[in-house]
Amino acid sequence: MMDRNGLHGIFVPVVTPFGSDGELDQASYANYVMNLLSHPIHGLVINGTTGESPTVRWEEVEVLIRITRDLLDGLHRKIPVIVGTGTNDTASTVDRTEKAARAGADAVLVVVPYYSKPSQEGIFKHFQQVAQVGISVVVYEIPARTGVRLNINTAKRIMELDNVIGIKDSSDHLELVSALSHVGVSVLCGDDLHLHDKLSLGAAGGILASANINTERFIEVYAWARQGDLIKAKEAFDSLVPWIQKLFQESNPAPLKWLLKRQGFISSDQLRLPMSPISVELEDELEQLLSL
Ligand SMILES: O=C(O)C1=N[C@H](C(=O)O)C[C@H](O)C1
Repeated sequence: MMDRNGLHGIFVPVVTPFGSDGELDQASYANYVMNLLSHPIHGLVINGTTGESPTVRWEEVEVLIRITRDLLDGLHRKIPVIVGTGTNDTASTVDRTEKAARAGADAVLVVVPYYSKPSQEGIFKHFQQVAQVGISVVVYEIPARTGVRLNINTAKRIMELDNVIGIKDSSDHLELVSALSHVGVSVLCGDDLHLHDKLSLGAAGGILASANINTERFIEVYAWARQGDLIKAKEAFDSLVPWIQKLFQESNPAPLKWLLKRQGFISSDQLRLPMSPISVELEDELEQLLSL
């Protein structure tokens, strides 16, 4: 079980590699995660947005958890593994959360229920039921994808629930981090371009797709901010901005998968529909960035 103190630093949300047949590519996944673990990252997130959670089957998530656990055990490395279990159906989210706990997750990442547009009270009750499972819960606010926004008061109520240890804030505004980090809540930035802003306002770190690339530079940004040197943190962060912009120019994780394949970490940049490969224009722009 993780507690609030464990929820800090740079967490890398992993992609789910598929072969050209569209099936889970376990060998690529192991190779790619081994490389991530060569960096001093603070944690991993399986089956997040970057992991294409909408199209990954639960049995596949359990395979990813097992491979990740085996790699960590083999390296005698102890970093938290957070697993995405959120759906827009409370009962199925509770079921996945129970399964993730049994499969070896340290915490679960639970997205604000999307599509249905629940009331704030409905959102609160969703998290109340999930928190009763007993495993640590990280709330995931990403209004651009869910179509619903978590109000600050609702967020504060959810943060008071037993087992809720913090929030991943992928909103593109600063209100949530300002309101929550000042009352001792661990807020992880999930909106890569706002990393420096959110660290400056007290965020405890980030869950950042773009930290799959230039991983150590992201850790440097976090370390400077934690030491209170926001100028050094900004200098390091500025060098990451062109990468972040390109990685989000088309829907995450398509550009990231293309880059990971280009760098030899995974064997294919295959996505599952409706996600589709990046444009030829973006491929050229990424090649240019790689050549600098
Ligand atoms: O998978 C994640 O976790 C993240 N998802 C966000 C998104 O794809 O919109 C971005 C963030 O970097 C991490």
